[in-house]
Amino acid sequence: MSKGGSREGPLVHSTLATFWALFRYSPTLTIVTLLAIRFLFRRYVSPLRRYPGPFLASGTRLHSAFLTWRGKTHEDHIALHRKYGPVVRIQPNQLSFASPEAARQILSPGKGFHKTLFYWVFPPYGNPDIFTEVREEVHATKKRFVNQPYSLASFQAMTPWVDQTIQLLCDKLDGICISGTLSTPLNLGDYLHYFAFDVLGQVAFSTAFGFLEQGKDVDGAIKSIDAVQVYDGIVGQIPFLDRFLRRAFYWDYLPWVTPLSNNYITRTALAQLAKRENSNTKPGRRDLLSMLLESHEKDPNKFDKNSVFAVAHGAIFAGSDSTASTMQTFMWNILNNPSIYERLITEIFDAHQAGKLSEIVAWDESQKHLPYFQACLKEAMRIGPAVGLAIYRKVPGTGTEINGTFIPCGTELAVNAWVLHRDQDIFGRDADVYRPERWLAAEGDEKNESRIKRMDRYMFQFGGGSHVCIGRNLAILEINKVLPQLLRRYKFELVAPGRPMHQHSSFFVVQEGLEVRFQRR
Ligand code: HEM
Repeated sequence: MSKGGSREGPLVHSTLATFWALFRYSPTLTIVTLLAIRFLFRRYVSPLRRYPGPFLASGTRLHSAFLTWRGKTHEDHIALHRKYGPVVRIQPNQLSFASPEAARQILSPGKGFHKTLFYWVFPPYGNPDIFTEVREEVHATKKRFVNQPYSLASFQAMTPWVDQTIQLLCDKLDGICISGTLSTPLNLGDYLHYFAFDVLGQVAFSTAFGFLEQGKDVDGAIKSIDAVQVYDGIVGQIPFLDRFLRRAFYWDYLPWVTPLSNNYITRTALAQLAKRENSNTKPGRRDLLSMLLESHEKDPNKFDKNSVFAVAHGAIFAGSDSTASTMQTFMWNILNNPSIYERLITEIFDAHQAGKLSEIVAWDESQKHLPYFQACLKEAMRIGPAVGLAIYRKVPGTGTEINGTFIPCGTELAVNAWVLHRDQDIFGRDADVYRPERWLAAEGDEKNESRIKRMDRYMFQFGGGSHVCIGRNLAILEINKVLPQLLRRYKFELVAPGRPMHQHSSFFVVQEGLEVRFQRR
């Protein structure tokens, strides 16, 4: 033992003795003192101490848990960056970046920035899906098996089931509006939500969940998924707590808890899997589940049955609120801007009258013949991306340099698309405004074309790198079909123009209040 060591012995001993005496005198005071010391240590001794941010955030993760609980992180993170600058310390060991260039670096594949334990909190436990898997090598293996089922070609092959769901949505809306007059107020947001869920039911399990058919949130499934998401978002800020909460053996026995396995979506998915396992006949069509089962058969050890279920089931969770939120943002913004709405409707009708749109709009027709629609959609995904919380990665190895400064190994990095998409250098000085025209360039206008290419490079609505949204092909396909279809078929009016939707983000931005009156054109 060194000389220093021999002096430390009595010092440690007397410090412990002091704490023991204090503890015996007042346990509460001792715990408060220890927490205060821990707070001050994190705030002032950490290498991140030079970064600005809220006082509480620098010493405790309860601050970001509180912000997530409030459900306004999409606004709070913008406000934090406007107050403190491009890099903000939002947790003792976490920095948020506002620069789109920094975000590209953090998300780019092969640089070793892996997902943090935030994702570990999201179910299912024991067998994470593509989204929740935090072990990068395992994620890469699983992804090899799911790439083909998730390809654009696979989803295109499922177009008839998307069309069938669009038809069902239109039938429902037709039934609500009386011909020639505007309907009574309808929560269109709910119907877009039901649509997104039913498409996923068809695509993943060849079964509509019945939300549209029944015109309601069957068995409170959507509500309960949103509640699970609130838990994930908040506890994800302090992941170890999950061990004492949802992962604890007593959790499912608590009177106010409905086990996730009892959710209507999960029950339906399990029933479909059981049906496939118990019958020798394959379903008449190839859905996500059957393609994943084919992947499993190729290498049952590397991609087992539990993974098949986790991935197919995970698609519903990852793809429903996200797609619904994007469609709601689009509708709210175009309906709130009469000149944009007019221009969009004119474009759709011109294309329709020129015979360029099928009876149910095809996604490539929409891409080719509706450039203003594409601009409106892109702008909706820019101004109101569906993920309202940050996405998180960890600094690898010996540390890294971002934005010209060194960040130590193990630091968590956060990027929020709501912040990134308001960068005025990339998106223009009016980046806070919904203006689809920023995405348009006249033919041969090279200057504007390269400006648009640059904006495209810095869009993060689907994340980026090796974890870029794997379901984006499906989302883009269905949105490109259903929205022009609705706009061509109905005339919409907001019940309360200018009234913002209520937005709550614990991961996805869940929105309420897209109330419209509408009639058949
Ligand atoms: C407009 C709709 C959608 C948006 C805006 C969206 C957004 C995102 C974002 C931002 C990520 C990255 C999250 C992160 O890195 O932390 C992500 C990942 C993911 N999304 Fe989507 N998503 C959408 C639709 C879908 C759909 C329809 C599906 C499934 C069919 C899906 C499945 C997934 C999966 C599995 C991941 C994890 C990918 C990985 O980590 O490798 N998403 N999504």
